[in-house]
Amino acid sequence: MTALTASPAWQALKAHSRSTGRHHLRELFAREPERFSRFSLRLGDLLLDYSKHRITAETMELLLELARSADVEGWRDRMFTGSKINATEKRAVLHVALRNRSGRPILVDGSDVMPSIDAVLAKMHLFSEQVRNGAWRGSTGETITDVVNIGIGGSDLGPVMVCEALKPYQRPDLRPYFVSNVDGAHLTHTLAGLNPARTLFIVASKTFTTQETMTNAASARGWLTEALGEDAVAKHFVAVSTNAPEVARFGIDPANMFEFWDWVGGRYSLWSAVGLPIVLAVGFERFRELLEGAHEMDEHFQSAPLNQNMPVIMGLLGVWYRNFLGASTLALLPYDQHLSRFAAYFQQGDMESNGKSVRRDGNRVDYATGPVIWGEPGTNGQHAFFQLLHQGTELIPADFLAAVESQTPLSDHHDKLLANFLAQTEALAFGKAKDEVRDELAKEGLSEEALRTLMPHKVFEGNRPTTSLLYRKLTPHRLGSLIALYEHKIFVQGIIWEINSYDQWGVELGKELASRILPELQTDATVLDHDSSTNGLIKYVKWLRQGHSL
Ligand SMILES: O=P(O)(O)OC[C@H]1O[C@](O)(CO)[C@@H](O)[C@@H]1O
Repeated sequence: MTALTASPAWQALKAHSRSTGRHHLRELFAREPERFSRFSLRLGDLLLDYSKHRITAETMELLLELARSADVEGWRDRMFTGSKINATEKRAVLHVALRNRSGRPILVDGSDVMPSIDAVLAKMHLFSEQVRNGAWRGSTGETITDVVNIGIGGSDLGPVMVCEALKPYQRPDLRPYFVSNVDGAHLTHTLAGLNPARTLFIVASKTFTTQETMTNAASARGWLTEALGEDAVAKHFVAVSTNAPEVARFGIDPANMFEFWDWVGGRYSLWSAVGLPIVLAVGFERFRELLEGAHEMDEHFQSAPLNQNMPVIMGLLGVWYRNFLGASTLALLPYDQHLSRFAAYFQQGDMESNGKSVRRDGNRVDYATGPVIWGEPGTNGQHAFFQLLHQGTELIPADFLAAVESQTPLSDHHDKLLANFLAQTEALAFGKAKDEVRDELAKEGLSEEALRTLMPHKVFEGNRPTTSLLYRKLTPHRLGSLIALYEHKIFVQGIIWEINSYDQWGVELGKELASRILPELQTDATVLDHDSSTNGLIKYVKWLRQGHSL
Protein backbone atom coordinates (compact mmCIF):
# COMPACT_ATOMS: atom_id res chain seq x y z
CA MET A 1 0.00 0.00 0.00
CA THR A 2 1.12 3.57 -0.64
CA ALA A 3 0.92 6.09 2.18
CA LEU A 4 -2.13 7.56 0.43
CA THR A 5 -4.25 4.41 0.35
CA ALA A 6 -3.12 3.53 3.87
CA SER A 7 -3.99 6.99 5.21
CA PRO A 8 -6.85 7.34 7.71
CA ALA A 9 -8.67 9.73 5.35
CA TRP A 10 -8.56 7.22 2.47
CA GLN A 11 -9.51 4.29 4.66
CA ALA A 12 -12.41 6.22 6.17
CA LEU A 13 -13.73 7.01 2.69
CA LYS A 14 -13.38 3.38 1.69
CA ALA A 15 -15.47 2.25 4.63
CA HIS A 16 -17.97 5.04 4.06
CA SER A 17 -18.35 4.16 0.37
CA ARG A 18 -19.70 0.74 1.34
CA SER A 19 -22.68 2.36 3.02
CA THR A 20 -23.52 5.89 1.82
CA GLY A 21 -22.01 5.44 -1.60
CA ARG A 22 -24.60 2.78 -2.30
CA HIS A 23 -27.62 4.85 -1.21
CA HIS A 24 -30.05 5.80 -3.91
CA LEU A 25 -30.49 9.46 -4.76
CA ARG A 26 -34.25 8.99 -4.29
CA GLU A 27 -33.61 8.03 -0.71
CA LEU A 28 -31.07 10.82 -0.12
CA PHE A 29 -33.45 13.48 -1.47
CA ALA A 30 -36.40 12.10 0.50
CA ARG A 31 -34.33 12.21 3.66
CA GLU A 32 -32.91 15.68 3.05
CA PRO A 33 -35.37 18.01 1.32
CA GLU A 34 -32.87 20.86 1.61
CA ARG A 35 -30.18 19.08 -0.41
CA PHE A 36 -30.18 21.72 -3.14
CA SER A 37 -29.30 24.57 -0.81
CA ARG A 38 -26.88 22.42 1.15
CA PHE A 39 -25.01 21.12 -1.87
CA SER A 40 -24.85 24.09 -4.21
CA LEU A 41 -22.47 27.04 -4.54
CA ARG A 42 -22.61 30.42 -6.25
CA LEU A 43 -19.95 32.64 -7.76
CA GLY A 44 -21.58 35.67 -9.37
CA ASP A 45 -24.23 34.23 -11.68
CA LEU A 46 -22.49 30.87 -11.86
CA LEU A 47 -24.35 28.19 -9.94
CA LEU A 48 -22.80 24.82 -9.17
CA ASP A 49 -25.42 22.29 -8.08
CA TYR A 50 -23.86 19.09 -6.81
CA SER A 51 -26.85 17.84 -4.85
CA LYS A 52 -27.56 15.07 -7.39
CA HIS A 53 -24.48 13.17 -6.28
CA ARG A 54 -24.28 10.07 -4.13
CA ILE A 55 -23.04 12.00 -1.16
CA THR A 56 -24.08 13.07 2.32
CA ALA A 57 -22.65 15.77 4.54
CA GLU A 58 -20.41 13.07 6.01
CA THR A 59 -19.10 12.10 2.56
CA MET A 60 -18.12 15.69 1.92
CA GLU A 61 -16.47 16.01 5.31
CA LEU A 62 -14.39 12.89 4.67
CA LEU A 63 -13.43 14.08 1.19
CA LEU A 64 -12.45 17.47 2.59
CA GLU A 65 -10.30 15.69 5.14
CA LEU A 66 -8.57 13.92 2.24
CA ALA A 67 -7.93 17.31 0.60
CA ARG A 68 -6.54 18.68 3.84
CA SER A 69 -4.27 15.70 4.37
CA ALA A 70 -2.98 16.06 0.78
CA ASP A 71 -2.24 19.73 1.55
CA VAL A 72 -4.20 20.96 -1.46
CA GLU A 73 -4.08 24.50 -0.10
CA GLY A 74 -0.30 24.43 0.37
CA TRP A 75 0.26 23.12 -3.16
CA ARG A 76 -2.21 25.66 -4.54
CA ASP A 77 -0.28 28.47 -2.87
CA ARG A 78 2.98 27.08 -4.21
CA MET A 79 1.54 27.06 -7.74
CA PHE A 80 0.29 30.65 -7.48
CA THR A 81 3.62 31.89 -6.14
CA GLY A 82 5.76 30.37 -8.88
CA SER A 83 7.30 27.33 -7.13
CA LYS A 84 8.60 24.71 -9.55
CA ILE A 85 5.82 22.23 -8.86
CA ASN A 86 6.39 20.60 -12.26
CA ALA A 87 9.38 18.76 -10.83
CA THR A 88 10.18 16.41 -13.72
CA GLU A 89 10.64 19.40 -16.02
CA LYS A 90 11.89 21.70 -13.24
CA ARG A 91 9.31 24.32 -14.15
CA ALA A 92 6.86 26.60 -12.44
CA VAL A 93 3.20 26.22 -13.43
CA LEU A 94 1.97 29.72 -14.01
CA HIS A 95 -0.91 29.88 -16.44
CA VAL A 96 -2.60 31.77 -13.58
CA ALA A 97 -0.03 34.57 -14.02
CA LEU A 98 -1.24 35.08 -17.60
CA ARG A 99 -4.61 36.25 -16.27
CA ASN A 100 -3.38 37.85 -13.07
CA ARG A 101 -5.36 41.09 -12.90
CA SER A 102 -4.61 41.71 -9.23
CA GLY A 103 -1.57 43.91 -9.69
CA ARG A 104 0.40 41.54 -7.44
CA PRO A 105 3.82 40.49 -8.76
CA ILE A 106 4.51 36.79 -9.41
CA LEU A 107 8.11 35.72 -9.12
CA VAL A 108 9.95 32.96 -10.96
CA ASP A 109 13.60 32.53 -9.96
CA GLY A 110 13.35 35.85 -8.14
CA SER A 111 12.07 37.96 -11.02
CA ASP A 112 8.56 39.22 -11.60
CA VAL A 113 6.97 37.67 -14.71
CA MET A 114 4.16 40.22 -14.93
CA PRO A 115 6.01 42.90 -16.97
CA SER A 116 6.81 40.42 -19.78
CA ILE A 117 3.24 39.10 -19.75
CA ASP A 118 1.88 42.62 -20.02
CA ALA A 119 4.33 43.44 -22.81
CA VAL A 120 3.18 40.45 -24.90
CA LEU A 121 -0.46 41.31 -24.22
CA ALA A 122 0.23 44.86 -25.42
CA LYS A 123 1.87 43.48 -28.56
CA MET A 124 -1.12 41.20 -29.21
CA HIS A 125 -3.45 44.14 -28.66
CA LEU A 126 -1.62 46.37 -31.12
CA PHE A 127 -1.26 43.69 -33.77
CA SER A 128 -4.89 42.60 -33.51
CA GLU A 129 -6.08 46.20 -33.83
CA GLN A 130 -3.94 46.65 -36.94
CA VAL A 131 -5.30 43.50 -38.56
CA ARG A 132 -8.88 44.21 -37.53
CA ASN A 133 -8.90 47.85 -38.65
CA GLY A 134 -7.10 47.12 -41.90
CA ALA A 135 -3.84 48.91 -41.07
CA TRP A 136 -1.97 45.61 -41.40
CA ARG A 137 -1.93 44.75 -45.08
CA GLY A 138 -0.86 41.67 -46.95
CA SER A 139 2.06 41.85 -49.39
CA THR A 140 -0.18 43.05 -52.23
CA GLY A 141 -1.75 45.79 -50.12
CA GLU A 142 -4.99 43.96 -49.41
CA THR A 143 -6.55 43.68 -45.96
CA ILE A 144 -6.68 40.37 -44.10
CA THR A 145 -9.99 38.50 -44.11
CA ASP A 146 -8.93 34.98 -43.12
CA VAL A 147 -6.67 33.85 -40.28
CA VAL A 148 -5.36 30.30 -40.30
CA ASN A 149 -3.90 29.02 -37.04
CA ILE A 150 -1.50 26.13 -37.53
CA GLY A 151 -0.87 24.24 -34.29
CA ILE A 152 -1.85 21.04 -32.52
CA GLY A 153 -2.83 19.93 -29.01
CA GLY A 154 -2.54 22.86 -26.65
CA SER A 155 -1.57 25.14 -29.52
CA ASP A 156 -4.88 24.42 -31.23
CA LEU A 157 -7.64 23.05 -29.00
CA GLY A 158 -7.97 26.08 -26.71
CA PRO A 159 -8.31 28.69 -29.47
CA VAL A 160 -10.61 26.33 -31.42
CA MET A 161 -12.87 25.82 -28.42
CA VAL A 162 -12.95 29.49 -27.41
CA CYS A 163 -13.47 30.82 -30.94
CA GLU A 164 -16.41 28.46 -31.33
CA ALA A 165 -17.77 29.44 -27.91
CA LEU A 166 -17.51 33.14 -28.71
CA LYS A 167 -18.84 32.97 -32.25
CA PRO A 168 -21.53 35.55 -31.49
CA TYR A 169 -18.74 38.07 -30.79
CA GLN A 170 -16.98 37.48 -34.11
CA ARG A 171 -17.01 39.73 -37.12
CA PRO A 172 -18.09 38.08 -40.35
CA ASP A 173 -15.28 39.73 -42.32
CA LEU A 174 -12.39 38.20 -40.32
CA ARG A 175 -12.73 34.46 -40.17
CA PRO A 176 -10.61 32.10 -38.03
CA TYR A 177 -9.58 28.64 -39.30
CA PHE A 178 -7.59 25.94 -37.56
CA VAL A 179 -5.30 23.35 -39.10
CA SER A 180 -3.90 20.74 -36.76
CA ASN A 181 -3.79 17.30 -38.35
CA VAL A 182 -0.73 16.28 -40.36
CA ASP A 183 -3.21 14.55 -42.66
CA GLY A 184 -2.86 16.75 -45.74
CA ALA A 185 -6.63 16.80 -46.06
CA HIS A 186 -6.87 19.26 -43.20
CA LEU A 187 -4.66 21.93 -44.76
CA THR A 188 -5.83 21.28 -48.30
CA HIS A 189 -9.53 21.64 -47.52
CA THR A 190 -8.93 24.66 -45.30
CA LEU A 191 -6.95 26.54 -47.95
CA ALA A 192 -9.24 25.52 -50.80
CA GLY A 193 -11.46 28.57 -50.68
CA LEU A 194 -8.90 31.08 -49.42
CA ASN A 195 -7.13 33.92 -51.20
CA PRO A 196 -3.40 34.00 -50.34
CA ALA A 197 -3.32 37.79 -50.61
CA ARG A 198 -5.88 38.10 -47.78
CA THR A 199 -4.75 35.22 -45.57
CA LEU A 200 -2.69 35.47 -42.41
CA PHE A 201 -1.06 32.36 -40.92
CA ILE A 202 -0.28 31.99 -37.24
CA VAL A 203 2.19 29.19 -36.61
CA ALA A 204 1.62 28.26 -32.98
CA SER A 205 3.97 25.85 -31.32
CA LYS A 206 5.52 26.06 -27.89
CA THR A 207 8.54 24.07 -29.02
CA PHE A 208 8.42 24.96 -32.72
CA THR A 209 9.57 21.43 -33.44
CA THR A 210 6.27 19.53 -33.47
CA GLN A 211 6.22 17.42 -36.62
CA GLU A 212 2.59 18.03 -37.55
CA THR A 213 2.77 21.79 -37.09
CA MET A 214 6.09 22.24 -38.87
CA THR A 215 4.89 20.11 -41.78
CA ASN A 216 1.66 22.06 -42.13
CA ALA A 217 3.51 25.35 -41.74
CA ALA A 218 6.00 24.44 -44.47
CA SER A 219 3.19 23.46 -46.86
CA ALA A 220 1.23 26.61 -46.05
CA ARG A 221 4.36 28.64 -46.73
CA GLY A 222 4.73 26.87 -50.08
CA TRP A 223 1.09 27.67 -50.94
CA LEU A 224 1.63 31.33 -50.11
CA THR A 225 5.00 31.83 -51.80
CA GLU A 226 3.88 30.06 -54.94
CA ALA A 227 1.17 32.67 -55.30
CA LEU A 228 2.89 35.77 -53.91
CA GLY A 229 6.65 35.09 -53.79
CA GLU A 230 9.13 34.70 -50.92
CA ASP A 231 8.90 38.31 -49.77
CA ALA A 232 5.24 37.80 -48.88
CA VAL A 233 6.12 35.67 -45.84
CA ALA A 234 6.81 38.69 -43.62
CA LYS A 235 3.28 40.03 -44.08
CA HIS A 236 1.45 36.71 -43.99
CA PHE A 237 3.17 34.66 -41.29
CA VAL A 238 3.45 35.30 -37.58
CA ALA A 239 4.58 32.85 -34.91
CA VAL A 240 3.61 32.06 -31.35
CA SER A 241 6.35 30.20 -29.54
CA THR A 242 8.90 29.92 -26.74
CA ASN A 243 11.60 29.06 -29.27
CA ALA A 244 12.88 32.21 -31.00
CA PRO A 245 15.84 30.55 -32.81
CA GLU A 246 13.59 27.97 -34.50
CA VAL A 247 11.08 30.67 -35.46
CA ALA A 248 13.87 32.63 -37.13
CA ARG A 249 15.15 29.47 -38.85
CA PHE A 250 11.68 28.93 -40.32
CA GLY A 251 11.93 32.40 -41.84
CA ILE A 252 9.54 34.35 -39.65
CA ASP A 253 10.77 37.78 -38.63
CA PRO A 254 11.37 37.77 -34.83
CA ALA A 255 9.40 41.04 -34.78
CA ASN A 256 6.40 38.97 -35.80
CA MET A 257 6.87 36.45 -33.01
CA PHE A 258 4.61 36.47 -29.96
CA GLU A 259 6.48 34.98 -27.06
CA PHE A 260 5.42 32.78 -24.21
CA TRP A 261 7.39 30.90 -21.60
CA ASP A 262 8.28 27.41 -20.46
CA TRP A 263 6.19 27.82 -17.30
CA VAL A 264 3.05 27.81 -19.47
CA GLY A 265 1.96 24.23 -20.12
CA GLY A 266 0.72 23.67 -23.69
CA ARG A 267 -2.74 22.59 -22.54
CA TYR A 268 -2.97 25.63 -20.26
CA SER A 269 -1.73 28.11 -22.84
CA LEU A 270 -4.83 29.67 -24.37
CA TRP A 271 -4.39 32.61 -21.99
CA SER A 272 -0.98 33.37 -23.49
CA ALA A 273 -0.03 34.44 -27.02
CA VAL A 274 -1.52 31.08 -28.07
CA GLY A 275 -4.79 33.00 -27.68
CA LEU A 276 -3.85 35.26 -30.63
CA PRO A 277 -6.46 33.73 -32.97
CA ILE A 278 -9.06 34.46 -30.28
CA VAL A 279 -7.93 38.08 -30.04
CA LEU A 280 -8.08 38.45 -33.82
CA ALA A 281 -11.50 36.82 -33.98
CA VAL A 282 -13.28 38.64 -31.16
CA GLY A 283 -11.07 41.63 -30.38
CA PHE A 284 -8.75 42.37 -27.50
CA GLU A 285 -11.45 43.67 -25.15
CA ARG A 286 -13.30 40.36 -25.29
CA PHE A 287 -10.01 38.51 -24.68
CA ARG A 288 -9.39 40.73 -21.67
CA GLU A 289 -12.85 39.78 -20.35
CA LEU A 290 -11.96 36.11 -20.83
CA LEU A 291 -8.83 36.65 -18.73
CA GLU A 292 -10.84 38.51 -16.10
CA GLY A 293 -13.33 35.66 -15.85
CA ALA A 294 -10.51 33.20 -15.31
CA HIS A 295 -8.95 35.51 -12.75
CA GLU A 296 -12.26 35.65 -10.88
CA MET A 297 -12.12 31.85 -10.56
CA ASP A 298 -8.43 32.01 -9.57
CA GLU A 299 -9.28 34.39 -6.73
CA HIS A 300 -12.17 32.18 -5.65
CA PHE A 301 -9.93 29.10 -5.73
CA GLN A 302 -7.33 30.87 -3.60
CA SER A 303 -9.65 32.42 -1.06
CA ALA A 304 -12.82 30.33 -0.61
CA PRO A 305 -12.78 27.85 2.25
CA LEU A 306 -12.37 24.30 0.99
CA ASN A 307 -16.01 23.38 1.63
CA GLN A 308 -17.22 26.33 -0.48
CA ASN A 309 -14.56 26.11 -3.13
CA MET A 310 -15.91 25.10 -6.53
CA PRO A 311 -12.76 23.54 -8.01
CA VAL A 312 -12.10 21.71 -4.75
CA ILE A 313 -15.65 20.35 -4.54
CA MET A 314 -15.63 19.23 -8.18
CA GLY A 315 -12.19 17.68 -7.79
CA LEU A 316 -13.25 15.78 -4.70
CA LEU A 317 -16.42 14.49 -6.31
CA GLY A 318 -14.28 13.14 -9.13
CA VAL A 319 -12.02 11.37 -6.64
CA TRP A 320 -15.07 9.94 -4.87
CA TYR A 321 -16.40 8.31 -8.03
CA ARG A 322 -13.03 7.30 -9.45
CA ASN A 323 -11.47 5.80 -6.36
CA PHE A 324 -14.36 4.75 -4.17
CA LEU A 325 -17.33 4.04 -6.44
CA GLY A 326 -15.45 2.62 -9.43
CA ALA A 327 -16.36 5.09 -12.18
CA SER A 328 -13.77 5.23 -14.94
CA THR A 329 -15.11 8.02 -17.14
CA LEU A 330 -16.60 11.48 -16.82
CA ALA A 331 -18.97 12.90 -19.42
CA LEU A 332 -18.91 16.64 -20.14
CA LEU A 333 -22.28 17.59 -21.58
CA PRO A 334 -22.73 21.26 -22.37
CA TYR A 335 -26.28 22.13 -23.40
CA ASP A 336 -24.79 24.78 -25.58
CA GLN A 337 -23.86 24.41 -29.22
CA HIS A 338 -21.21 27.08 -28.74
CA LEU A 339 -19.44 24.70 -26.35
CA SER A 340 -19.29 21.94 -28.93
CA ARG A 341 -15.48 21.62 -28.46
CA PHE A 342 -15.50 21.89 -24.67
CA ALA A 343 -15.20 18.14 -24.06
CA ALA A 344 -12.50 17.79 -26.73
CA TYR A 345 -10.57 20.62 -25.10
CA PHE A 346 -10.72 19.07 -21.66
CA GLN A 347 -9.88 15.67 -23.05
CA GLN A 348 -6.39 17.04 -23.45
CA GLY A 349 -6.64 19.26 -20.37
CA ASP A 350 -7.57 16.41 -18.06
CA MET A 351 -6.19 13.27 -19.70
CA GLU A 352 -2.77 14.69 -20.58
CA SER A 353 -2.55 16.14 -17.08
CA ASN A 354 -3.80 13.31 -14.92
CA GLY A 355 -3.31 10.28 -17.16
CA LYS A 356 -0.36 9.15 -15.03
CA SER A 357 0.48 5.99 -13.12
CA VAL A 358 3.69 7.11 -11.42
CA ARG A 359 3.60 9.31 -8.36
CA ARG A 360 5.68 12.40 -7.74
CA ASP A 361 8.06 10.26 -5.66
CA GLY A 362 8.67 7.95 -8.64
CA ASN A 363 6.69 5.01 -7.26
CA ARG A 364 3.74 3.43 -8.97
CA VAL A 365 0.23 4.33 -7.83
CA ASP A 366 -1.95 1.63 -6.28
CA TYR A 367 -5.17 3.50 -7.06
CA ALA A 368 -6.92 4.85 -10.13
CA THR A 369 -6.00 8.30 -11.46
CA GLY A 370 -7.49 10.46 -14.22
CA PRO A 371 -10.76 9.29 -15.76
CA VAL A 372 -11.53 9.09 -19.46
CA ILE A 373 -13.09 12.42 -20.43
CA TRP A 374 -15.61 12.49 -23.22
CA GLY A 375 -18.81 14.19 -24.27
CA GLU A 376 -20.86 16.02 -26.83
CA PRO A 377 -23.31 18.87 -26.58
CA GLY A 378 -26.90 18.28 -25.57
CA THR A 379 -29.38 17.64 -26.95
CA ASN A 380 -27.45 15.68 -29.61
CA GLY A 381 -25.96 13.30 -27.06
CA GLN A 382 -29.45 12.32 -25.94
CA HIS A 383 -30.11 10.79 -29.33
CA ALA A 384 -26.77 9.03 -29.44
CA PHE A 385 -25.22 7.70 -26.22
CA PHE A 386 -27.65 8.65 -23.43
CA GLN A 387 -29.26 5.20 -23.59
CA LEU A 388 -26.10 3.83 -21.98
CA LEU A 389 -26.05 6.61 -19.40
CA HIS A 390 -29.62 5.77 -18.38
CA GLN A 391 -29.71 2.01 -18.57
CA GLY A 392 -26.18 0.73 -19.22
CA THR A 393 -24.04 -1.14 -16.72
CA GLU A 394 -21.41 1.60 -16.32
CA LEU A 395 -21.57 4.24 -13.64
CA ILE A 396 -20.90 7.47 -15.56
CA PRO A 397 -20.96 10.72 -13.63
CA ALA A 398 -21.75 13.64 -15.93
CA ASP A 399 -21.35 17.41 -15.85
CA PHE A 400 -24.18 19.38 -17.43
CA LEU A 401 -23.52 23.00 -18.39
CA ALA A 402 -26.02 25.55 -19.65
CA ALA A 403 -26.63 29.27 -20.04
CA VAL A 404 -29.99 30.60 -18.91
CA GLU A 405 -29.97 33.18 -21.72
CA SER A 406 -29.11 32.24 -25.25
CA GLN A 407 -26.53 34.18 -27.23
CA THR A 408 -28.53 33.38 -30.34
CA PRO A 409 -32.22 33.44 -29.35
CA LEU A 410 -34.62 31.85 -31.79
CA SER A 411 -38.33 31.50 -30.93
CA ASP A 412 -38.63 28.95 -28.09
CA HIS A 413 -35.51 26.93 -28.93
CA HIS A 414 -33.73 27.90 -25.75
CA ASP A 415 -36.60 26.91 -23.47
CA LYS A 416 -36.64 23.54 -25.17
CA LEU A 417 -32.89 23.19 -24.71
CA LEU A 418 -33.16 24.03 -21.00
CA ALA A 419 -36.15 21.76 -20.52
CA ASN A 420 -34.08 18.89 -21.88
CA PHE A 421 -31.13 19.79 -19.64
CA LEU A 422 -33.37 19.76 -16.56
CA ALA A 423 -35.25 16.65 -17.62
CA GLN A 424 -32.12 14.64 -18.21
CA THR A 425 -30.50 15.41 -14.86
CA GLU A 426 -33.80 14.60 -13.14
CA ALA A 427 -34.29 11.37 -15.09
CA LEU A 428 -30.72 10.24 -14.48
CA ALA A 429 -31.00 10.85 -10.75
CA PHE A 430 -34.45 9.51 -9.99
CA GLY A 431 -35.25 7.21 -12.88
CA LYS A 432 -38.59 5.47 -13.08
CA ALA A 433 -39.33 2.79 -10.52
CA LYS A 434 -41.05 -0.54 -11.16
CA ASP A 435 -44.34 0.57 -9.61
CA GLU A 436 -44.57 3.60 -11.85
CA VAL A 437 -43.85 1.51 -14.92
CA ARG A 438 -46.39 -1.12 -13.88
CA ASP A 439 -49.10 1.54 -13.40
CA GLU A 440 -48.36 3.06 -16.78
CA LEU A 441 -48.44 -0.27 -18.57
CA ALA A 442 -51.56 -1.35 -16.74
CA LYS A 443 -53.30 1.81 -18.01
CA GLU A 444 -52.45 0.71 -21.54
CA GLY A 445 -54.43 -2.46 -20.83
CA LEU A 446 -51.52 -4.89 -21.31
CA SER A 447 -51.99 -8.50 -20.29
CA GLU A 448 -50.22 -9.63 -17.13
CA GLU A 449 -47.80 -11.67 -19.26
CA ALA A 450 -46.96 -8.79 -21.62
CA LEU A 451 -46.59 -6.50 -18.65
CA ARG A 452 -44.10 -8.83 -16.97
CA THR A 453 -42.00 -9.11 -20.14
CA LEU A 454 -41.93 -5.44 -20.96
CA MET A 455 -41.56 -4.01 -17.50
CA PRO A 456 -37.85 -4.68 -16.87
CA HIS A 457 -36.96 -2.90 -20.12
CA LYS A 458 -38.89 0.19 -19.16
CA VAL A 459 -37.54 0.57 -15.66
CA PHE A 460 -34.99 3.36 -15.15
CA GLU A 461 -32.93 2.57 -12.10
CA GLY A 462 -31.79 6.16 -11.75
CA ASN A 463 -29.09 6.98 -9.20
CA ARG A 464 -26.90 8.33 -12.01
CA PRO A 465 -25.00 11.29 -10.58
CA THR A 466 -24.73 14.66 -12.28
CA THR A 467 -23.30 18.11 -11.62
CA SER A 468 -25.19 21.07 -13.01
CA LEU A 469 -23.42 24.29 -13.92
CA LEU A 470 -25.86 27.07 -14.77
CA TYR A 471 -24.97 30.66 -15.62
CA ARG A 472 -26.71 33.65 -17.14
CA LYS A 473 -24.97 33.80 -20.51
CA LEU A 474 -21.88 32.39 -22.17
CA THR A 475 -20.00 35.69 -22.14
CA PRO A 476 -16.19 35.81 -22.49
CA HIS A 477 -16.03 36.43 -18.74
CA ARG A 478 -18.16 33.42 -17.85
CA LEU A 479 -16.32 31.21 -20.32
CA GLY A 480 -13.01 32.23 -18.75
CA SER A 481 -14.24 31.29 -15.29
CA LEU A 482 -15.61 27.94 -16.48
CA ILE A 483 -12.32 26.98 -18.11
CA ALA A 484 -10.37 28.01 -15.00
CA LEU A 485 -12.80 26.02 -12.86
CA TYR A 486 -11.97 22.83 -14.75
CA GLU A 487 -8.24 23.62 -14.79
CA HIS A 488 -8.21 23.91 -11.01
CA LYS A 489 -10.37 20.83 -10.59
CA ILE A 490 -7.69 18.92 -12.50
CA PHE A 491 -5.04 20.46 -10.23
CA VAL A 492 -6.88 19.39 -7.06
CA GLN A 493 -7.15 15.82 -8.29
CA GLY A 494 -3.50 15.70 -9.33
CA ILE A 495 -2.47 16.82 -5.85
CA ILE A 496 -4.66 14.23 -4.15
CA TRP A 497 -3.31 11.50 -6.43
CA GLU A 498 0.24 12.74 -5.76
CA ILE A 499 1.09 12.92 -9.45
CA ASN A 500 2.64 15.67 -11.55
CA SER A 501 -0.22 17.03 -13.65
CA TYR A 502 2.09 19.24 -15.70
CA ASP A 503 4.38 16.93 -17.65
CA GLN A 504 3.39 14.59 -20.50
CA TRP A 505 6.18 12.05 -21.01
CA GLY A 506 3.63 9.52 -22.23
CA VAL A 507 3.36 11.22 -25.61
CA GLU A 508 7.07 10.95 -26.40
CA LEU A 509 7.49 7.29 -27.38
CA GLY A 510 4.98 7.49 -30.23
CA LYS A 511 6.75 10.60 -31.56
CA GLU A 512 10.15 8.86 -31.45
CA LEU A 513 8.86 5.77 -33.23
CA ALA A 514 7.09 7.85 -35.88
CA SER A 515 10.33 9.60 -36.77
CA ARG A 516 12.07 6.24 -36.99
CA ILE A 517 9.32 4.76 -39.20
CA LEU A 518 9.00 7.76 -41.55
CA PRO A 519 12.25 7.08 -43.49
CA GLU A 520 11.44 3.37 -43.50
CA LEU A 521 8.19 4.15 -45.32
CA GLN A 522 10.05 6.29 -47.81
CA THR A 523 12.48 3.59 -49.04
CA ASP A 524 11.83 0.39 -50.94
CA ALA A 525 13.98 -1.66 -48.57
CA THR A 526 12.24 -4.40 -46.61
CA VAL A 527 11.79 -3.45 -42.98
CA LEU A 528 12.46 -6.23 -40.50
CA ASP A 529 13.55 -4.56 -37.29
CA HIS A 530 10.15 -4.12 -35.62
CA ASP A 531 7.79 -6.70 -34.20
CA SER A 532 6.07 -8.94 -36.77
CA SER A 533 2.85 -6.91 -36.68
CA THR A 534 4.53 -3.55 -37.36
CA ASN A 535 6.83 -5.12 -39.99
CA GLY A 536 3.77 -6.68 -41.62
CA LEU A 537 1.81 -3.44 -41.64
CA ILE A 538 4.73 -1.51 -43.17
CA LYS A 539 5.12 -4.21 -45.80
CA TYR A 540 1.38 -4.03 -46.62
CA VAL A 541 1.51 -0.21 -47.00
CA LYS A 542 4.36 -0.60 -49.49
CA TRP A 543 2.68 -3.48 -51.29
CA LEU A 544 -0.50 -1.48 -51.90
CA ARG A 545 1.55 1.56 -52.89
CA GLN A 546 3.34 -0.49 -55.51
CA GLY A 547 -0.01 -0.87 -57.20
CA HIS A 548 -0.77 -4.44 -56.22
CA SER A 549 -4.43 -5.25 -56.27
CA LEU A 550 -6.16 -7.65 -53.96
O1 LIG B 1 2.96 23.58 -28.92
P1 LIG B 1 3.77 22.41 -29.35
O2 LIG B 1 5.16 22.44 -28.80
O3 LIG B 1 3.77 22.29 -30.85
O4 LIG B 1 3.11 21.11 -28.76
C1 LIG B 1 1.82 20.72 -29.11
C2 LIG B 1 1.28 19.68 -28.17
O5 LIG B 1 2.08 18.53 -28.18
C3 LIG B 1 2.16 17.96 -26.89
O6 LIG B 1 3.45 18.14 -26.43
C4 LIG B 1 1.79 16.52 -26.87
O7 LIG B 1 2.36 15.84 -27.93
C5 LIG B 1 1.16 18.76 -26.06
O8 LIG B 1 1.46 18.76 -24.72
C6 LIG B 1 1.22 20.09 -26.72
O9 LIG B 1 0.10 20.85 -26.39
